[in-house]
Amino acid sequence: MATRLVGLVGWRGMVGSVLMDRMQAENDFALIEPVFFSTSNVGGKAPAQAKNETTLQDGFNIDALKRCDIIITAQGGDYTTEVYPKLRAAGWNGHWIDAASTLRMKDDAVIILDPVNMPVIKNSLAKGGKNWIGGNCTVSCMLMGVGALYKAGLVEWMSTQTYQAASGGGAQHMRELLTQYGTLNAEVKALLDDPKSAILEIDRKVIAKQRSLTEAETANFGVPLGGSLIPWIDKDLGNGMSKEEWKGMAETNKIMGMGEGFGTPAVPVDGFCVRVGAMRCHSQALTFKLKKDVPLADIEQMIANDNAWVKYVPNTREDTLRDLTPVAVTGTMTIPVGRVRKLAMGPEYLGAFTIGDQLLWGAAEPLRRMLRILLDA
Ligand SMILES: NC(=O)C1=CN([C@@H]2O[C@H](COP(=O)(O)OP(=O)(O)OC[C@H]3O[C@@H](n4cnc5c(N)ncnc54)[C@H](OP(=O)(O)O)[C@@H]3O)[C@@H](O)[C@H]2O)C=CC1
Ligand SMILES: N[C@@H](CC(=O)OP(=O)(O)O)C(=O)O
Repeated sequence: MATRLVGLVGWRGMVGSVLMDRMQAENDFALIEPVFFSTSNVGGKAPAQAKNETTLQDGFNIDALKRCDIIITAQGGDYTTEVYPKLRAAGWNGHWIDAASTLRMKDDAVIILDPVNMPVIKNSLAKGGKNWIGGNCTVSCMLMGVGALYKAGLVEWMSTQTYQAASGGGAQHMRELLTQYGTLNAEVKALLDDPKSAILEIDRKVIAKQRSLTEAETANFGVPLGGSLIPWIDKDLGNGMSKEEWKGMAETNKIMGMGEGFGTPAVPVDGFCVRVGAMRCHSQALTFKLKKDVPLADIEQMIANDNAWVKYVPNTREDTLRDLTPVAVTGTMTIPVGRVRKLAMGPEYLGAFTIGDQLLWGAAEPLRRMLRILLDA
């Protein structure tokens, strides 16, 4: 088969850069003829991975996009909204792989997370599916960790309490968080340097500074995040739920091929999504009501053996501190699952804690793996 022309849009953004790194590391470029697109530097020089197509093409030029067999975009939802319908209307019949949420819940789109839902992907491929959309980062990281329990049909319901990193908002949010940390540190540096200074004096100065941060210093998050947290992520749906919380149930069920559209009852998933001052790892505490009492040792085996990236962390203080923190996980493909134990509510109630790098499994990795699936098909 001729080498496939693969258009890359959004390759220099934060998600796109992680995607490029992973594609490079896995030698994906050897298998494709990449065409790099830009929305700001048309005609500029394509990155080093370019082969024959060394000039940046216009990301809004439908004719240029139409040449591609496959398009991978991490350019964002506004771009998808503007370009995707025009491209299909122009008769393009290629594969669209997208990090943005825009098309996720469309009937003709599959949410891609192949270590978890390969059967759903294969089924759609066999029926001529062309739209492959990366899942919400929180949901994807969660299912990479505990998908085994869903695959086994054991989950009656699940509640999530998330601890989501600044990177989920984008690069500017990460910068804002670090700037706030720096501002707070500078405010009390002299007192910190003096071991005899009063901690309550330090605390008073920190809260006064947090409360007086300027609009510019909180432009992205809206309120201080450094030394605080924000229990609301994404839009207000007007029914007491944030959109990030809504995605938990909607996307988990769609990824697993359950619920409306699949002819099976949906598994209820609900909880609270909270932004914390971590950089790029989303963490979450999970409470499961299982359909039956399964011995803990069996649950451990199921989770540990589910895929090559999940890492079962024994429920000890030492193991938890070493392996189950955002600092330990950042930049790795590992999805640790720990703190697994039966809860006081009864033998069907299970607790677990899991973490994932939201730019890797949460965004970039499922996209490049879908490319490989298409190239192998
Ligand atoms: N951030 C996240 O955690 C997640 C994001 N996503 C999706 O991915 C999309 C992209 O997110 P993200 O990568 O964070 O967005 P970025 O803002 O980092 O990048 C998006 C685009 O902005 C343009 N851009 C403008 N200035 C710069 C600059 N200084 N450096 C790099 N790029 C620049 C680039 O387009 P050009 O080269 O054409 O100028 C780039 O492709 C999101 O909108 C979302 O839909 C999905 C999952 C998680
Ligand atoms: N909403 C996520 C990031 C994200 O991009 O989500 P989605 O892909 O569902 O829009 C967060 O803020 O942590």
